Amino acid sequence: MKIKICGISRLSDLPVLNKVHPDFVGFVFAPSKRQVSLLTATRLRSALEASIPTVGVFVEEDAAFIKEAIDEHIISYVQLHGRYDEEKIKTIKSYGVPVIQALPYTEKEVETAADYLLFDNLKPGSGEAYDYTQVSAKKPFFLAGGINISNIEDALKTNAYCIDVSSGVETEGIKDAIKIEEIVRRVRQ
Ligand SMILES: O=C(O)c1ccccc1NCC(=O)[C@H](O)[C@H](O)COP(=O)(O)O
Repeated sequence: MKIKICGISRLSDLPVLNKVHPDFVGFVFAPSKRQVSLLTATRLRSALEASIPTVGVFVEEDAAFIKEAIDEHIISYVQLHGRYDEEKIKTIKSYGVPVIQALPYTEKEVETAADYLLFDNLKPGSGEAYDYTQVSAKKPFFLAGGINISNIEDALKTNAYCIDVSSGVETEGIKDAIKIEEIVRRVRQ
């Protein structure tokens, strides 16, 4: 199973990421305590090892803004939260990147042009856990929402393509290098 570390916003988080090499790193462009600007994300992308793919996280963002982040080579995957919009998914795919459609875990798998689904908490990025074992889908999916080292075993029992962690690798709202290293190693055991 793969692992994505989401909500990276500080250059000081990069040494541990370059060391443990998660499968994906996420930048949140939506309003959030983890929100980054295009300029900050450009700096983070430059300091991150080139072979680690970056995911841009957006909530009902204009396609033009998303295209800018792709064209500037800041992100190579697009994660869409909020209202489901098939036309927008097709438009973003035409920019040449895979699209991840986020859904609340309470929803059933949808027919979608997106390449991946992402099942999340009702409040994305809140760190609140739920029963991961009830989630399954035919399409490859990311599993997100309150995953941490204490409940990772349940997440690993699912058929998720990738585990997605943000709050669970933070201490007092700041990314914690020890927690990042610990959870990446556990997923790869
Ligand atoms: O992380 C945020 O603050 C956020 C805000 C708005 C939309 C999406 C957001 N995060 C998306 C993610 O991929 C998170 O990593 C995922 O929801 C898991 O978060 P957590 O429950 O904190 O582990």
